[in-house]
Amino acid sequence: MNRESVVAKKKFGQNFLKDQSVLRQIVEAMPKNDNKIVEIGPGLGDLTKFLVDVKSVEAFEVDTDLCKLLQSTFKEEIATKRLHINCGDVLEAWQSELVSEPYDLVANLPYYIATNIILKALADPMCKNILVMVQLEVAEKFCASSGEKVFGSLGVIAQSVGTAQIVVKVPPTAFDPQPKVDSAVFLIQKKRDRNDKEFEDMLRVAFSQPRKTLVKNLSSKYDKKLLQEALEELELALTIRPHQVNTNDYHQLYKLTRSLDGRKDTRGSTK
Ligand SMILES: C[S@@+](CC[C@H](N)C(=O)[O-])C[C@H]1O[C@@H](n2cnc3c(N)ncnc32)[C@H](O)[C@@H]1O
Repeated sequence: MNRESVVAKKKFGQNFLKDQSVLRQIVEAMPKNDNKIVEIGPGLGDLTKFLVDVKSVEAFEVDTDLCKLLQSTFKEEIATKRLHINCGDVLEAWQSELVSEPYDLVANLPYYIATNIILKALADPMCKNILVMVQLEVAEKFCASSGEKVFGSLGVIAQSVGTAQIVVKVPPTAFDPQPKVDSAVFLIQKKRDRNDKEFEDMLRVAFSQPRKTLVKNLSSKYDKKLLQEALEELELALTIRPHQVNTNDYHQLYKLTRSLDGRKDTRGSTK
């Protein structure tokens, strides 16, 4: 098989990035450090070509046809250990750490599992930075600030582990075949790992009905009166909507709700 005869497989989210200027912008946005690069879904190897020029790359590709093609395209880089290709589903290979040394994830991700991959990378202690192309809507959620309509649990999680910013927005014409949606490359620079499941459970409830008030949403999990006391302590209006609360206040609220939980139990036992 040669690259001209490859037919993109929809089931693997194959939209190959053809625009050379976007490929260059991805490489230019890479944080300068000694970390290894992990690329998920190298596809035809267009981004890989740029990456192996800069650093050594560990790649994960699910499509066995593309794996064979990559193995013949990158014979030399594989022989000199500049590139290692793992053939198979990255999600199956991913235990708590995807590789055993510090790495930056750089990829044009398959959109059908992009959010899942990013959340796993945020929790992976070996992953230090994430520079990925995803659907624009998803990038905007991770990079949103409080007050913006799209600010939700993904934005709070990203801000809790580090900083997130859009690098470049990319139109469908940059790909072959063209996706139906706009895309964007964005960068998360991690300062710590995502590791607080209970905090994220609270966020899920807080944003369960984004147009309702925060109190209304959280009262399905916490005593409403105690919740109101917590909001007053944080000087947050009782009418505040979930997207209007900032990340720091979500962490404060989480601490308070945990202590409130104790008080709720105490109140309950005296009834
Ligand atoms: C959007 S394409 C990007 C291809 C290439 N990096 C580019 O920029 O042109 C996504 C790639 O991810 C691969 N892929 C999809 N699901 C995967 C999975 N579960 N594990 C590893 N690779 C996967 C696809 O086969 C495809 O090569």
